[in-house]
Amino acid sequence: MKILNVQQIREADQFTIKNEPIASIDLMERASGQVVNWVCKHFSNEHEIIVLAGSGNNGGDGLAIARLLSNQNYSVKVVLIMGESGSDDFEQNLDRLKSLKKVEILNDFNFSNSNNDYIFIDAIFGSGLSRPIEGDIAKFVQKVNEAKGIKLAVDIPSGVFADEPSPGETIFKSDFTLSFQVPKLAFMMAENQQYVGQFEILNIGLSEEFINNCISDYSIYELTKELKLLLKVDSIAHKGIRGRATIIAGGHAKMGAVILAAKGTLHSGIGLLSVQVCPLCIDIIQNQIPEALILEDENDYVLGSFLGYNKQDVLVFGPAIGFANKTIKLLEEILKTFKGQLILDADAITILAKNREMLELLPEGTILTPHHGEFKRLVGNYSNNFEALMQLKSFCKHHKVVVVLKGKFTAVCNEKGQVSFNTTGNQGMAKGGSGDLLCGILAGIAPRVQNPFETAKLAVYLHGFSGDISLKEYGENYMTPSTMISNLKDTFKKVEN
Ligand SMILES: NC(=O)C1=CN([C@@H]2O[C@H](COP(=O)(O)OP(=O)(O)OC[C@H]3O[C@@H](n4cnc5c(N)ncnc54)[C@H](OP(=O)(O)O)[C@@H]3O)[C@@H](O)[C@H]2O)[C@@H](O)CC1
Ligand SMILES: Nc1ncnc2c1ncn2[C@@H]1O[C@H](COP(=O)(O)OP(=O)(O)O)[C@@H](O)[C@H]1O
Ligand SMILES: [K+]
Repeated sequence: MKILNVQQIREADQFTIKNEPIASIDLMERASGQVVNWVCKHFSNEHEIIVLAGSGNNGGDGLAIARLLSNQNYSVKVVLIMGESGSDDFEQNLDRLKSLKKVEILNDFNFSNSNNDYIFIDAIFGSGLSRPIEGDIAKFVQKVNEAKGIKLAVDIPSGVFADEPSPGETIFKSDFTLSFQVPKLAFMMAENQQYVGQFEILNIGLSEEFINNCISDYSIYELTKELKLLLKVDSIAHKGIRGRATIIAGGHAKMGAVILAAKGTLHSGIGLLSVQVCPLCIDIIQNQIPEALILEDENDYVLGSFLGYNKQDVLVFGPAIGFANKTIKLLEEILKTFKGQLILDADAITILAKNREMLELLPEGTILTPHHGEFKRLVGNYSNNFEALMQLKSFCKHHKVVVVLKGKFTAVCNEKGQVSFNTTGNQGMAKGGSGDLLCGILAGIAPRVQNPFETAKLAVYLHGFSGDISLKEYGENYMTPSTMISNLKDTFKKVEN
């Protein structure tokens, strides 16, 4: 699903009005109708509806929504935040609402009586927001934020800028944001979560032709039939064609990371899995993962032996591996010689950040999987996710690599600076070991997907999906990377069918 900027959305709007053709007021009616359908589906008419309307087209939507909900027998009040004059479609909808004579139109609202059954619909500002909210409007928004009730934003929460950081101190805090046609980039920024809540994209019939022709670096990942087919195992398959993966991670007393990654790889369909281990740790792997072949390192406590990996399709290097000189040398050797798909995580990323000349050795198409702390070591500090995004794009373009920047809405970026956001996954995954499992899944599917960007997007999706199943089954506290491994079963079943 493509993410478009405000300018592109306006153009799509105008194109649709001209070419469908449809009058602007009727497009507003269609958009408002979709919001009303959503509300009717999710909330009964026992809820009291308070529509907060600005004077632009977002306010116009609000007034149409008020009328349509009233027609569905909801009790509705409208608060005109900025008076009675506004955009043409706003004024026309105000006339329609007044002639309905069923909806009380107020200039202010007494919040003291509000309770949890109230639904506040924010139609104050939409994509036309041009500056932070201040003065009386800010005071009003603060009162709504403090009031009891369900909060719902039309198109975008008032005060959130769609394409850039939102500098204002006062921003509407929604439980749900019902956005028109395409998601906004701001929804993908973790700092906006508190305002956006859960977002839903409503199809309002803007021209698909126009949207398909829009150029955008940003999209939300969606599983397609073609992607599912990539994971299909041929009925005459043998282990060789399902790929060979080696995991080089952990070290003495740090075997957890290896085990989680290795299980992830095995359960994601790899044909042959090898694990490089210190001699003292061989028993642990053989007990835990009997399927794994052992590559014995000659060092007792750290991993540092170059064992030649030329038969391997994919190599994971880094989780909990530490920073011993021998380990750094091993990574250097691998960067210089390995021809398959390389996946670098955790300590490998920190090694690159501290030994910057090694960054120039990164083979094209390497997948790096930093969380924000690790990514900042690579590119320097940033203060919001929009800045992080710019750094992400320039890093990937410069080094011709794929970076998986992990967090809420993990961003996967390729060497062209195209960014795909993932929407599976949840807060229960914020536990040590989640990232190790992701490395494992990446390695498990890479040989069959055969393209680093597609591999990364799909692995992140599957990882989050198993996290979502774990959340349902075990809850956000109990779930662990290990429960996610067992839930890979349902994840793959779902994808396979
Ligand atoms: N595109 C589509 O496909 C469709 C779009 N639709 C709807 O249209 C919405 C966009 O409408 P819109 O362009 O009229 O902008 P909107 O946000 O309502 O208000 C702008 C007004 O507010 C003012 N203003 C701005 N910031 C301010 C501030 N901080 N404090 C005070 N004032 C401020 C600004 O003033 P100005 O910046 O010009 O000084 C201007 O007067 C969109 O979100 C969606 O809901 C649907 O109906 C159908 C299909
Ligand atoms: N709040 C969250 N919502 C969604 N996904 C999350 C959240 N917190 C963490 N995750 C996911 O969990 C994983 C954590 O990875 P990482 O920090 O590397 O863990 P570790 O190194 O301890 O294994 C990432 O894939 C990240 O996207
Ligand atoms: K709004």
